[in-house]
Amino acid sequence: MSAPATLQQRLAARDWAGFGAELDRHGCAILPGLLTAAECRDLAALYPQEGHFRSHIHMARHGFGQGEYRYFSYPLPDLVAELRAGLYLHLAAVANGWNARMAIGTRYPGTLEAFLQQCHAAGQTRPTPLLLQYGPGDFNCLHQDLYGDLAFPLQVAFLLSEPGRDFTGGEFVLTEQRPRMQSRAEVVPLRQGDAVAFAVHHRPVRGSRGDYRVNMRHGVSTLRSGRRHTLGIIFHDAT
Ligand SMILES: O=C(O)CCC(=O)C(=O)O
Ligand SMILES: [Fe+2]
Repeated sequence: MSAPATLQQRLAARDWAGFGAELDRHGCAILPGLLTAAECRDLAALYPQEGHFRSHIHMARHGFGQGEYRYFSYPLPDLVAELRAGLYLHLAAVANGWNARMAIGTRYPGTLEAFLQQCHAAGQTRPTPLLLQYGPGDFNCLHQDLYGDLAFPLQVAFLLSEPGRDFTGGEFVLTEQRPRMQSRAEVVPLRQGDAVAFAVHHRPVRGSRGDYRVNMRHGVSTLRSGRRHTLGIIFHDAT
């Protein structure tokens, strides 16, 4: 058997133009099977190892939902750091295209390292990648992961558990609030190892009179049974 592809090879093999077009059309796009089942298991197994994390949030205490999550501390585990830097390379062009269409002046540098230097200079120094854990009855309220003035407009979530086998319910949900119109919901069907990229806050939508801006939120519907883990990759650091 040939050696499994490295993460760099797996990322390089993707159709990034098609992915960018999907993000432009829908505000979200799936990267199927980016992580192996073993990588998903290994990442989820980090959850109880407190040494990897800077903080532990119980969502119910903050009115965020029910369930818990932990923000990684620096240095990030190798796989998390590689995913964050590797995905950024491909998402920066989409982010810059969105800002141009929304008449927002900010442009993002070509590498995560350069973007994080900007965050750190602005006082946003705390790492934001996180692991989430849900049990029966848990859910994640619709929200936006903004942690300061600097915000990269896209983020990525990886489903680490297998629907149907490890848990039921617990669907990833996006809503889109359109100006002077009612909101639209989208359920994103994910399998273990899939990633979904989506808008953190705003995205441009093409209308008959040019682009307009919609307000996006994401969350997770109630888990009916089992246990669900997710890896969240947010590119901006937090104050
Ligand atoms: O558990 C999920 O699928 C949602 C995770 C989330 O809110 C995030 O990655 O920012
Ligand atoms: Fe989130």
